[in-house]
Amino acid sequence: MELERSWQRLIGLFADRPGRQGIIIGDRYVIRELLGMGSYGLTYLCVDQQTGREVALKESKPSKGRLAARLLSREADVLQHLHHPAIPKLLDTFNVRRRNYMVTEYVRGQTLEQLIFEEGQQYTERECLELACQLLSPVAHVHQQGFIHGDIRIPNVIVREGRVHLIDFGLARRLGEPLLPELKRRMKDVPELEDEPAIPDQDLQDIGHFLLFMLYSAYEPQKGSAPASWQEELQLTPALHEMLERLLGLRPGYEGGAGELQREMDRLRALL
Ligand SMILES: Nc1ncnc2c1ncn2[C@@H]1O[C@H](COP(=O)(O)OP(=O)(O)OP(=O)(O)O)[C@@H](O)[C@H]1O
Repeated sequence: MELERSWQRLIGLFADRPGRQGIIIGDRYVIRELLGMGSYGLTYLCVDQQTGREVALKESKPSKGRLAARLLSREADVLQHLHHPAIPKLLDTFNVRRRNYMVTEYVRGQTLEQLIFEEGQQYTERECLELACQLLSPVAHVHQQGFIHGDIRIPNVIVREGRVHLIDFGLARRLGEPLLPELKRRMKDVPELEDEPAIPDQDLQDIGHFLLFMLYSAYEPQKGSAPASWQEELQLTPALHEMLERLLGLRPGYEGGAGELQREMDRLRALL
């Protein structure tokens, strides 16, 4: 049994080996570099030979077969409904030898994860609110179109010239839709809430966690101090503290959804 599993892993590694620079996919997209390899897909930076433009090309992972192909076409289906300057446009979909491909605009920038953990960026309360407020514009659009993003986290937000862009719609679903078993498997930890039919509040709660991550970028622990709660460690302006508690479900939330939250953030930014 163990031998069979190791053998399957080896075959998987071979099947999923990334395409090399210069290889042409779908008779049109020339690989420049591999951007990342997730559980179900490989993402490349490519140049579109027809337009000369840089694009992001996502390929379903061959070792994950039909499931990966299905998840990628779900993601493309969602993107097809979205038209917002802070969300990469869907440009093309095709399949070659049982692999699905999805092509979107490429956003040349850095994810907030890279900015914080690789560049050592630190964000003030005001800057955190500014970025979160920007992020609420594409999030509100996703909700208006009848979906939730379902995975708002710092690696899925790219900053280019001070403007944020929301990527990775692999866990997006229609409002009211329960989490598909295959999506559940894609998630490492499924909080209980995620078992519920999709509601906008799930994205707002993620924005609460997103804000906490951003605020912690500037946190310097005192020497020898024991770890404490964020409420104790971060020493936030009271109105921001309250906003976070509302987002994280520790107080009544924002019934008016992303729009109400955006107005509240704007008001708060003016005070800081
Ligand atoms: N449109 C884009 N523009 C620029 N970079 C992108 C774009 N889409 C994806 N990337 C980058 O490609 C990498 C993988 O992308 P993505 O998160 O969509 O793939 P994934 O397979 O869902 O990954 P994971 O399982 O880690 O979430 C990430 O580093 C991301 O920053």
